[in-house]
Amino acid sequence: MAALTLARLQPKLLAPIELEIGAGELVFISGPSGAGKSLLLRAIADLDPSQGEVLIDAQPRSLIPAPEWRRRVGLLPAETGWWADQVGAHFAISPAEPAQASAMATPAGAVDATPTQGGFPDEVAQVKGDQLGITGLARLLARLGFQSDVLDWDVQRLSTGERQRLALARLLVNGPEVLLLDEATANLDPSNRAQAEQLIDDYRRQRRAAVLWASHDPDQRQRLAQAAGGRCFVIEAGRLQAESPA
Ligand SMILES: Nc1ncnc2c1ncn2[C@@H]1O[C@H](COP(=O)(O)OP(=O)(O)OP(=O)(O)O)[C@@H](O)[C@H]1O
Repeated sequence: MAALTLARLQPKLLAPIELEIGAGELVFISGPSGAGKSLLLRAIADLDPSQGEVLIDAQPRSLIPAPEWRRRVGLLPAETGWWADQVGAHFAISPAEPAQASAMATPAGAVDATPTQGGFPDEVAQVKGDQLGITGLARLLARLGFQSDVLDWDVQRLSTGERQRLALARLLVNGPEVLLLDEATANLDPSNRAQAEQLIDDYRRQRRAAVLWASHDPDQRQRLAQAAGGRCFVIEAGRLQAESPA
């Protein structure tokens, strides 16, 4: 579980921001295209320089090594990055398990896509450091509508929505304490969007992760914030302010 605090954080082009997101809290940000939503998320993730401080559970970012910070504070970018030819190469696999993706393929229907009681922790409980047991990964992929043979696929063939769902899986298997989501479901059809929303919600509640989510979709913001008791902010003229109810 982790809370996220922005203490006069000043990303490029934005006024300093004071914001506290509690452990397990969902906060949306919106704003017109070019308002600075991605800049804010990137500044929190320490991918762009910024002024001010960010704290995770009261620990200042400035005292945490950058790789550790980026593991604990996970960013799902709007445009996902892929650095290897095959999907499976982007997932860290436990050396105790077969390294080849094909060994992870399960017969059609063999993956239990039904969350167990308590759901998500079973999947992340398989994570050892940065490494993941096969069962957990297969179940996570199944919850996003994939069979395990997706790990054998060439990245080149992935549709935009497949990239988005696989990038979400890649983010969650690392077990970040805070989620920064940049248009996490923008390219998904309603059914896949609902699956992704449910997975994110399970993760937030069960891991007590602070979630900061940039979304252009007013219905999504209102629906999910209301269900989770979350808050909505908007960036306008370089300032973050509470979003007025529609
Ligand atoms: N490295 C940079 N240097 C200068 N300006 C930048 C840089 N990166 C982004 N910008 C500009 O900052 C502004 C905010 O960009 P940002 O990507 O945060 O917008 P956004 O709110 O996420 O928009 P969208 O909803 O279209 O994704 C844009 O005008 C963009 O062109």
